[in-house]
Amino acid sequence: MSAQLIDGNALSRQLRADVAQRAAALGVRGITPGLAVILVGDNPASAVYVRNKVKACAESGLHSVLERHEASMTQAELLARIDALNKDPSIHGILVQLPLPGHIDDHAVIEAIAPDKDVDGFHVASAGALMVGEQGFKACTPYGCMKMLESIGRKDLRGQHAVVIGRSNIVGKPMAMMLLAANATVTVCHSGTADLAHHTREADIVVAAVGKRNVLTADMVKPGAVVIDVGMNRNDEGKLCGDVDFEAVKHIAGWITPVPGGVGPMTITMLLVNTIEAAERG
Ligand SMILES: Nc1nc(=O)c2c([nH]1)NC[C@@H]1CN(c3ccc(C(=O)N[C@@H](CCC(=O)O)C(=O)O)cc3)C=[N+]21
Repeated sequence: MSAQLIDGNALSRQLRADVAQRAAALGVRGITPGLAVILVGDNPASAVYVRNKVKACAESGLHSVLERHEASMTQAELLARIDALNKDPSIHGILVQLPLPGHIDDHAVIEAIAPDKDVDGFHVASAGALMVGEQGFKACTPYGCMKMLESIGRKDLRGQHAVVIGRSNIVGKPMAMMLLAANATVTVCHSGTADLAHHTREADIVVAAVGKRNVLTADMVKPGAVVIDVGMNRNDEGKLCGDVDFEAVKHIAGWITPVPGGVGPMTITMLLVNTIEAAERG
């Protein structure tokens, strides 16, 4: 292995210590930062993720309220809950776990969250703020990727070519905007890209956010490049793996993020950061 690991667990520990300090400082002023997490239905993966978020809150001194609802909950009922949480002064952040059951329109639900409590950064107001460089909550996964780059000294990306694979609203698109804001030259590749390897081979930084194993293989990586793996997939043995062929790419890349222990914990960390920020803004 020639690449160095970017350890999402270690970086999370550092950043969460800062969150805990800020939570304590708010406590002195009589404010307890509060996150509401809404889970609809019984998707087992969602239940695990949500439990991890609640646990992370507790460890950093944030108050969290987990609301579990039956899969049969109507959209109107969910919107009424969001309205109540929007008005609840003890709640600074609201997260509705995705995916939602098919009869509920994700978009309508996300847009119902007050932008100043949108700690996921999924609201159009948050996406728009990122696009035009105004203050707003940044989507947690790409925000975490930027912190990982910063942690290896890549804060100003002037002169560097970043290739993002994937164009989702929650990762690919905001990732491209954050890289652009950091002065990178950005290429966004997706299912309609003719020759993916042609682009990735030119990249100083590759972010793989497709949700499919082995999207990025060793022959597609420039020696020394930084490889960030956003994927969360299961291999044939049921083991968690990313979008990158880690075992081969680690010999070519200069830096690489593991799965698990990479972007996943950083996503939760940035949720805590956004929540503390929401509470500080008051
Ligand atoms: N409104 C909303 N916001 C989200 O941020 C959101 C969501 N819905 N729906 C689902 C995805 C997925 N997601 C993960 C977060 C952390 C890990 C994580 O911590 N992963 C660990 C491993 C966990 C395991 O072992 O399964 C790791 O990579 O080391 C994974 C996945 C947040 N999501």
